[in-house]
This record gives sequence, C-alpha cells and structure tokens, in this order.
Amino acid sequence: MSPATPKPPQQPEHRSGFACLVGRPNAGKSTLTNALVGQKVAITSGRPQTTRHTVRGIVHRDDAQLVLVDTPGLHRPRTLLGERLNDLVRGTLTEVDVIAFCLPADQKVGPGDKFIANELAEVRRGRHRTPVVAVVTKSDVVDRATLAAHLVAVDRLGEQGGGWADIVPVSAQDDFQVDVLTDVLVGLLPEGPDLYPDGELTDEPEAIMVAELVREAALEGVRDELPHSLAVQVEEILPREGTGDEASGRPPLLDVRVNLFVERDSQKAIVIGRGGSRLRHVGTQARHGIEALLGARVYLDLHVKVAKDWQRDPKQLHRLGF
Ligand SMILES: Nc1nc2c(ncn2[C@@H]2O[C@H](COP(=O)(O)OP(=O)(O)OP(=O)(O)O)[C@@H](O)[C@H]2O)c(=O)[nH]1
Repeated sequence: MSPATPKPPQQPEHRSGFACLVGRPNAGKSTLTNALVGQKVAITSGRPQTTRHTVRGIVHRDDAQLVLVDTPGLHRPRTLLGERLNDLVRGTLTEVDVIAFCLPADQKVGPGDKFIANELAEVRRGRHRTPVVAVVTKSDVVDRATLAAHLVAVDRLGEQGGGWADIVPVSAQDDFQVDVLTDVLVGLLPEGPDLYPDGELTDEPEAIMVAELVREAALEGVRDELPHSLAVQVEEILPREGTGDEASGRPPLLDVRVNLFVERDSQKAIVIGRGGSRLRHVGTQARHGIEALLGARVYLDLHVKVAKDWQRDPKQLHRLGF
C-alpha cells in the first residue's frame, strides 16, 4: 500500500464584511470600537449619547477585513432627533453582516436592554437573519461571580430571538478577550476580498471627526442637560495662504471655523464661561486633537450660536446634517 500523499495545507478563506455595535447609551461601544481597531477613531465620553454619527473603524488582518460601524445608542425616542437616530440605527442593522450587542457587566439587564433585544429579535427573524453576538463589556469592573450571573441573564435575554450566535465577555480597558471577540465576529462574516485599502482606519469625512473632537471638548465637565442640546458644524477647513513650505514638506496652517449650536441663551453662557474662559479651554483642548488628526498646525475659530429648539425642527436638523 502506497503512503497517502500529504494534502497541501488549505488556505483559510478570506472573509470581509460589516459589523455594528449596538447597546444602550454608555455601554462601552465607542471604547470597544477603538480597542478592536487599535487606534482612537470613535469619540468616547463619560456622558451618554454622544456618538451621533456612524463612525467606521476597520480591522485589517491577513485572513479578514472587518469594518466596524459604531452606531448611536439605540434608545426609546423622545424627540424628533431621537427618532432619526433610531431610524439610522435600524437602517444600519439590516445592512451589516453581524451585530455585536454590548451589555455592560456592571449594570443589570434592564428594560433598555430588553427593548434593544426585541429590536434585534426582529432583525434576526427578518430576511437577512443577521447573527447577533452578545458582548459583555467592562468585565474588569465586576468579580467572577457577578460576571457569571450576568452571563446567565444575558443568555436568557437572547432566548426570545432564538439565541445569540455567541456570548463574549470583554474589557476594552484591560484588552481582555478583545482578540477573541474579533475572531468570533470575523468567523461570522461571509467570504470575500478586502473592502477598503490597507491602512485606512475610517472613512468618515475629516469634517465630521473635527466636529466630534470639538463636541467632545465642549461637553467635558459640563454636568447639565447639554449633551442633548449641543450640535457642532464645521463651516470650513482652509489652508492659510503663504504658510506652508513645499521644499521642507511643512504643511500650511489650517483655518478651521466651527459653529456650536445650543438651544437656549443659558446654555450659550455655559459653553462660553465667565469672560470666555471655558470656550478658550475648549478651543485649546479640541485644537490639540484636530492637529493630531490633520497633521498640521490649526487656527481654530469657535462660534457659539443659539438655534432654538433645533432638536424638534426638521429644517434645522437637515442643516446640521441629521
Ligand atoms: N472599566 C471600564 N470602563 C469602560 C470600558 N469600556 C468603556 N468604559 C467606560 O464607559 C464609559 C462609556 O464608554 P463609551 O465607549 O463612550 O460608551 P458608548 O456605548 O459608546 O456610549 P454612547 O456614545 O453614549 O452610546 C466611558 O467612561 C468609558 O471610559 C471597559 O472595558 N472597562
């Protein structure tokens, strides 16, 4: 009997597709996106509901490309803006290949999670049968017994929709099991070639990222209702004439003009601060981030404007890009 010819090693199939992170506000979606991608692309903040735009990060591997869509927090709509956000989330859910449902380990499974689980059950029953992975985030903040109990509760939450494709506890902060989650998500993608060129981390227009940096700085340390009442619009990003030097490769200074919209005069006063001190601080904070993002020196010109009840006005929402 002749020995069996050894088979050539099988090349693993290349996979590619879109994943979307959902979860109640503050569940850790942005932080997890950053941990998965390995670089800061989405904007995190201690305050809930700050992620308004769909920011994508891209995980490049030899065997796969995973495009992450970081959605705004799915929540019960209270205003027109809330409804638009939810429409955006629902639209995203049916377009992706896999959904990661983030449930923070330090919070009991509550009505907000059940609301989202119901939505996801619909998506799983739908035409696309999109698989949903339950991700228990912030697992570093609880002990093992609490984590175990939480995993059981999360498992039970998935029963109505026919069960989760997987359950993965992670800590974005301690880089615990983030690679395991990547493997699980990649395993649920269809076979396919790269969707984006290597090295590209986000396809967000620069202006949106600039707006998010300003928004993040403007919300920092403000303890009132501001997060729901602040919109940021980048009016222009222009190279200033005669400031660059082609020979040495020095980029020109960029003039960045940004409008911050609030709903009331009292909120305008909060953003500006006594004698303009707070706004100056916001400007400095944001400028550092923008310079790092754009790789050039920046002159940041901030204007605070009152756009009354903009959250409820379709015309204003449109103008602000919603
Ligand atoms: N201890 C710990 N804290 C975390 C972890 N991930 C996120 N956080 C914190 O949780 C808070 C919310 O995190 P985000 O990533 O902004 O949450 P989000 O779900 O994107 O929030 P929204 O934009 O409001 O939807 C921040 O203060 C994070 O620092 C983690 O793995 N461990």
